[in-house]
Amino acid sequence: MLVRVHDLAVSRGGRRAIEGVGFTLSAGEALILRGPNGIGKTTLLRTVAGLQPPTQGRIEADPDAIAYAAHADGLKGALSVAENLRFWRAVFGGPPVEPALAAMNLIALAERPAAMLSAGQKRRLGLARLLVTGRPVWVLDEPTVSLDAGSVALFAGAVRAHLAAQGAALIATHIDLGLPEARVLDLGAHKAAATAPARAPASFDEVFG
Ligand SMILES: Nc1ncnc2c1ncn2[C@@H]1O[C@H](COP(=O)(O)OP(=O)(O)OP(=O)(O)O)[C@@H](O)[C@H]1O
Repeated sequence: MLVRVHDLAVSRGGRRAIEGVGFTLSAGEALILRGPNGIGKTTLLRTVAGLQPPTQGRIEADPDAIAYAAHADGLKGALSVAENLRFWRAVFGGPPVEPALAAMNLIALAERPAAMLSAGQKRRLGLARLLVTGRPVWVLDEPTVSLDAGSVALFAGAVRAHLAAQGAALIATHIDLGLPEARVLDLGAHKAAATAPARAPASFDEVFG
């Protein structure tokens, strides 16, 4: 078992968003999180990735097993595509960058500074980063935003290869990724009952951060 989540509740801006969430993720498995805007998918993923504490419940996972890819791609604009991947590979100690470049169709763009990439190309580089982390659990927040249909298919192929190599993936998405083997967890059923804020409203910075 790579991830076990038990009776989890998460909060954002001092308000409980979702509660009573439980699931497991084993090697070779993908779980897709669905639910309307604002239900708490991002908050749940951040909590599983260890970026914020749970409000209630338990997460059993090795933090060093998780690679988290969020909305912001976190690219270094002055570095080329290949240099970005080499940088992350050096940080994580994962596999070589060439297969990652190939998997996300980035070979022709390898020497281009990341700052000059289109939105979809940046997203492909952000996803190629997952491959050079060498980490088994991918936690992905809307990974296909800005991707064209061909790139969505590339991404689905990369996820499938990752699962075949005993990896796992937890993915929040609104679109059909073309991964029929993935289980689906609808968070709509876990919306927290409305409660008063647990503390003063979030600061301006937090709301827009
Ligand atoms: N920085 C913040 N400060 C205060 N409240 C926040 C903050 N970020 C998100 N929220 C609120 O927390 C709730 C859960 O947000 P979250 O981003 O987890 O939802 P989501 O399901 O990922 O939505 P989407 O599908 O739009 O990406 C929302 O009601 C949102 O308005």
